[in-house]
Amino acid sequence: MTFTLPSGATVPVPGFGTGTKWYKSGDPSIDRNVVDAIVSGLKVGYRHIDCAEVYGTEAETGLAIKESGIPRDQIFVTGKILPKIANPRAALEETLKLMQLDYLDLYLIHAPFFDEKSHGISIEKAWEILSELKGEGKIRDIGVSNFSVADLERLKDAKEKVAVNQIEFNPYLQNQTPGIVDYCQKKGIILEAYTPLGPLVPAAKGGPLDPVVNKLAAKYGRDAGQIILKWVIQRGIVPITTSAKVERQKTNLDLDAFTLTSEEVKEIDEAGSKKHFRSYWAHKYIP
Ligand SMILES: NC(=O)C1=CN([C@@H]2O[C@H](COP(=O)(O)OP(=O)(O)OC[C@H]3O[C@@H](n4cnc5c(N)ncnc54)[C@H](O)[C@@H]3O)[C@@H](O)[C@H]2O)C=CC1
Ligand SMILES: O=CCc1c[nH]c2ccccc12
Repeated sequence: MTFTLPSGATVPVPGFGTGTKWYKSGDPSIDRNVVDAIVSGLKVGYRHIDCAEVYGTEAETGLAIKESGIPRDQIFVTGKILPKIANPRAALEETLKLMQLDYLDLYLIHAPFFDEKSHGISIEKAWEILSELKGEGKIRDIGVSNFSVADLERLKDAKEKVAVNQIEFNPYLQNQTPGIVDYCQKKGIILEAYTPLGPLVPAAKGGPLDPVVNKLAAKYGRDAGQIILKWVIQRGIVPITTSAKVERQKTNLDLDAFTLTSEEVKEIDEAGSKKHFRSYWAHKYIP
């Protein structure tokens, strides 16, 4: 399955995240462990790095890209803006400087939880400025993250189309907000799934998904993570995972040699629908 953006660029699947485990916002020192983990990810074959201003890992990401020796144009780099949304041009310049890059492949508004009052800018105005930056060639595609249908509707008449909406998505959270997957897929907005392996964390284990995933893992000779990631891809969504462990980096990437049947995809849909599990932003959304 390929995922093509309005610029014509293809999104490599899965993406390699630099948030969650390594979040160190406000600390400018270089974390060598993070650089090494990203270099390892690139060396085992990831070509899509997901970063954000708020993670504090932009410098590590840039350094890892340099150290990997992989040409810049072979790596798809995503950045995200927030909280420095009041001045998107300055935020992007800082991000590019920290990453030692002259363009981003994808730049996302990290969340819709801001307005004129809280951050000095509206979603519509921020989008207009991101569109200008895209026109100047500093960003290849622009998108959003954590947006609901109502948030996306605010941009429906904008000149630049929303290319991507990155949301939390897993079998226990098939609708981050009501109707979001159908809406994005009908409008041609590429969905990316963060925390796709949420059902495997101890807080979510023991639910109705486990027997289905374990059965399919045995059938295909794969692990539970691979089954869930393949399900995400077959639902037409780009998964993004994070791991410092080279073995897990490899297994999470090794998804091409098997395909779930449409009945198996449905079986995961149905088992997953019996439980709700969300890792992020629970206070912002109705369950
Ligand atoms: N746009 C947004 O608001 C957000 C974006 N992100 C991005 O998405 C990336 C991925 O997010 P994660 O939460 O790290 O997703 P993930 O799905 O890789 O990890 C979720 C949990 O599953 C565990 N795990 C991973 N592989 C496993 C396996 N094979 N078996 C058992 N457990 C496993 C991890 O240790 C982690 O606790 C982040 O690094 C960041 O780049 C993450 C959170 C929010
Ligand atoms: O990407 C991870 C979620 C996250 C953690 N802190 C912030 C601040 C602003 C937007 C998203 C996030």
